[in-house]
Amino acid sequence: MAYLGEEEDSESSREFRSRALLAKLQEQVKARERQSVSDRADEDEDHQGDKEQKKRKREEPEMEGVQRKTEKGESERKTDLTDEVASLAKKKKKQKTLSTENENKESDNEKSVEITETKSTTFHILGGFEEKTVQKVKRVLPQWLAQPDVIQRDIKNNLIPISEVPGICPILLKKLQTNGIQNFFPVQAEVIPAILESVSSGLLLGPGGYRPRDICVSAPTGSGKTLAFVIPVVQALSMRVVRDVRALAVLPTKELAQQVSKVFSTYTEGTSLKVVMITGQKSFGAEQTALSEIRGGVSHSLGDIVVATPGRLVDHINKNSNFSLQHLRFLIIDEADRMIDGMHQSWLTQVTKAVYRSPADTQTSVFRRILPGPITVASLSPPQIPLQKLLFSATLTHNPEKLQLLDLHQPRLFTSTHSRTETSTQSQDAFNFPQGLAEYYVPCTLSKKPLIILHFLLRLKFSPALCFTNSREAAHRLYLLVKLFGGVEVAEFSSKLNPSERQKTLKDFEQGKIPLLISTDAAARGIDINGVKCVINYDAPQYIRTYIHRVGRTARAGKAGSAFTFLLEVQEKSFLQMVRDAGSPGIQRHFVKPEALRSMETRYEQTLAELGKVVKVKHKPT
Ligand SMILES: Nc1ncnc2c1ncn2[C@@H]1O[C@H](COP(=O)(O)OP(=O)(O)OP(=O)(O)O)[C@@H](O)[C@H]1O
Repeated sequence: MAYLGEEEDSESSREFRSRALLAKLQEQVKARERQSVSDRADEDEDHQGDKEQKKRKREEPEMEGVQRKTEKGESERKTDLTDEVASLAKKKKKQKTLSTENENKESDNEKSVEITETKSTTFHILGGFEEKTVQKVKRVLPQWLAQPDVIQRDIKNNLIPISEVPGICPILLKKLQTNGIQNFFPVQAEVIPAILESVSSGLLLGPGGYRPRDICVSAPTGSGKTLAFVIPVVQALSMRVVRDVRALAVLPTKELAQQVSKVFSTYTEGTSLKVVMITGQKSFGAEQTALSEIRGGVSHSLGDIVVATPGRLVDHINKNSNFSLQHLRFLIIDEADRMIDGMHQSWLTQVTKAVYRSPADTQTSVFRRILPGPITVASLSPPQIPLQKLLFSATLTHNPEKLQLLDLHQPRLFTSTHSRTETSTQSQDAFNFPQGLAEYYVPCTLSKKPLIILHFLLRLKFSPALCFTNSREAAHRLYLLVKLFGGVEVAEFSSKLNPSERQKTLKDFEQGKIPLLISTDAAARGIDINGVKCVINYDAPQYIRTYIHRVGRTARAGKAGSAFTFLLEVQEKSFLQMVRDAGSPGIQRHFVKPEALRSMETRYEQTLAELGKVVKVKHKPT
């Protein structure tokens, strides 16, 4: 923008511009004075004086200015900085005049300027310092974000028999049935054919010889996104001849990687495809051994599909010379919004480098890969294995600047949040909530929170319940308190536990051995625990995405579930606003009467005293 150049101007040129601006504005003021004199003369001559005409006349000095300016020669205009500055001032003023919201206010301002001007003969008030209401900038999304493929949110009423979704091979259909899947959920029915279509010309070529489009999927928690990529990727890779890493799924945590790895293993079972997980759960050496072996002095991949966490993935790219991504065809980024936020780890740059790293012997090979640029005849010849990115999230950002970080190629978006985001004037993204979710907020005080949890579990039998706190310490304190109170089996889940303890805890909770699991946000995202009836936000989450993922641990796969958020009085307004802005269908008030808690109060007081002793013993210096 030319205007930005001003910052780089020299001191003298700036001074010159200021003087020119001052001169021009003075000239305008004089013109206005002349105009008001002629207006009065006009009024004497012509007594019609209807509102429209007066308004036009008020605008006339500006119009005249424009006319005068157009009469000037082109060369004169180029050199005349005064005009340039004045035209900027005029543009600003014109915007001001056009603003309907401020029309009255502005005319008042103009009047007051005129009054001051007539009173003062020694100086002019130039104006332009008053506060203006600027019209909100409307967000204009790129077409792929503004016009996505829409996915139905209602799972139950939009089930599609698996045999009706085109392109799925009989072996996979059989496996799906064996795993109890007769129907596809809407996201699967839409996304599976789209990914399969991109490999319709084989793994080496995109459709029509072009690079396939990247795919982004934004669908509610528990809507079945995992199978939406597992099925087409497994089917596409089953055509491969030589084993190499052709699919890489990146997830933010070990637990999620394990979960996805398990689904891949289920659907590759009985085929020659192998899944390898690299998350740091095993030693680096053990992962190296699982990834590749040396035969005849040459390294051979032992995995077709690698499921990884970003940190460990980067370690292997940098330190394991036998780990190659040069044949990578699919890069799956699950929990994509979280992975974008974690981009400071630069894992994607490292992956891209590893994919397009060309050792000397591949220079003449058909498998040579160069970082794709604009599509030209030359760039299409010789063809190279395309890398296709598949992004999944329940809270995928619609912020083009953030998505830009992923360097997507002609992306195609599948989403169930279409109507709201397109028309939304809010800066915040709106998301869709699972159909079967009932949201409640519970007004409470700090001291009553533990009692309400006990009331929910012991009296109302809200279990299995997953309860979230905002810190490890809070989770631990609440865990101790509930345990000491007695009457309900409870466990805690946080990064304090080692991976195998975490796994066991989740298993016990899923099997119903523990009706109440108190967790940090370690279990908020992606974790698929069957049968969670109720989510309790003991501490209200700070961010909407955290809320959506937490409450999404219930009401999964089209089932019903409830989410309760404990709110202190000071939190109510802003929290409810945040949830509404995010597109919640409605959060209801659930008030717990003080009488309902009274019978537990004596025992609760005793428990608090016991807890004090336990905590003291724990913190006693040894
Ligand atoms: N077609 C289907 N029929 C029956 N159950 C299904 C089907 N597809 C997925 N599921 C089950 O639905 C549950 C949720 O699926 P999944 O974990 O893939 O959801 P998600 O969309 O990835 O959720 P999140 O955003 O929370 O990670 C899983 O238990 C899965 O086994």
